Amino acid sequence: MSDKTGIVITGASGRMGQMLIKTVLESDKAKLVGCVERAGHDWVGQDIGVAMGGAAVGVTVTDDALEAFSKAQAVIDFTAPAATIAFSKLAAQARVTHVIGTTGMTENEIAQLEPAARHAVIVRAGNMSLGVNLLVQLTKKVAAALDEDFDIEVIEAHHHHKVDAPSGTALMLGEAAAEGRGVKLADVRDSGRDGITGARKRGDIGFTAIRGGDIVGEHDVLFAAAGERIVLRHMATDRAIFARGAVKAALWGQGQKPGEYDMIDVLGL
Ligand SMILES: NC(=O)C1=CN([C@@H]2O[C@H](COP(=O)(O)OP(=O)(O)OC[C@H]3O[C@@H](n4cnc5c(N)ncnc54)[C@H](O)[C@@H]3O)[C@@H](O)[C@H]2O)C=CC1
Ligand SMILES: O=C(O)C1=N[C@H](C(=O)O)C[C@H](O)C1
Repeated sequence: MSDKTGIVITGASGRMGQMLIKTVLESDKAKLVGCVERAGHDWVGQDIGVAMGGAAVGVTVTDDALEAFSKAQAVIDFTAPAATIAFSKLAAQARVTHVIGTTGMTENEIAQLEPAARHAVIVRAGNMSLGVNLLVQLTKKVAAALDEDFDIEVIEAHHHHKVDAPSGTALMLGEAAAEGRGVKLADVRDSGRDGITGARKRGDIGFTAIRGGDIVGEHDVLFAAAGERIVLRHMATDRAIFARGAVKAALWGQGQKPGEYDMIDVLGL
C-alpha cells in the first residue's frame, strides 16, 4: 500500500486545476485520487489524463464531490467562492484537509468557512507561493518602519480572464501594510479611483488593478514619499509556483488540529 497522501483536485479543467493535477501526478509524496468538476461539464465521466490531452491516468472526473473527498486525505480547491463554501462543508464531513486558493471571497463568505474549520484543517491563502508570502512579511516590516509621509499603493497585474479585483494577493499585501502601520485595512482602503476623486488622503492604502493578456500575476508594493520611493515587487511567470505551495499545504495539513491556517503557518515564515 502506498504511503502517499491522497489528493482530490476541484475545478479540474481550470487553469489552476490542470496545473495542480500535473504537480500532484509528478509528486513523490502525493497521489491523485480524485478530480471534481461542476455538474454538466464536458469533462465529467472522462479520464482526467485523456481530458487534458494525454494518456489515461486512471482517475475519472466526477461531479460527486463528497464521494471523491471520502477517498482522500486532502482537497485542493481553486474554484469560485460559492463552490468553495460548499466544498468546505463536504471536506469537514469527510474530515479531510481543505486547501483553498480561491480568491474574491467577501468577509461574509470567509466567515461561512468557520463551522467547517471546527472539524477539519483549512489552509487558505490568496497566494500560495513562497515568494509572495515572504513579500507579505517584508511589507509588514517596511510599513512598520515608515510613517505616513510614505503613501502606500499596491499595484497588481493579471491576465484578462481574472474576475476579481483587487487580487487576493494584493489584499494580503494591503493587510500586511495595514498591520505594520497598526491600522485596520477597512479604515484606510482606497480602491477603484475614477473621476474627480480629490487628493490622496494621508494614511490611505491604495489599490490599482491592471488586467491584460496572459499575465500570470505581478504585484508591487509602492512606498512613495517626497523625494524618494521604495518598491517591493513579486513577479510570477509560471502557475507551478502556486500549485507547489498548495501541495505543500495539503501535506502539511496532515496531523494538524482542525482550524484555519494560512501559508505563513505552512512555510513557517
Ligand atoms: N491562491 C493562489 O495561489 C492562487 C489563486 N488563484 C485563484 O484560483 C481561482 C481559480 O483560478 P483559475 O484556475 O485561473 O480559474 P478558472 O476559471 O480557469 O478555473 C476555475 C474552475 O473551477 C470550476 N468550478 C467552478 N465552480 C465549480 C463547482 N461548483 N464544482 C466544481 N468545479 C467548479 C470551473 O468549472 C473551472 O474549471 C481564482 O479565484 C483565482 O484567483 C489562482 C492562482 C493562484
Ligand atoms: O487569478 C489568478 O490568476 C491569480 N490569483 C491570485 C490572486 O488573486 O492574487 C494569485 C495569483 O496572483 C494569480
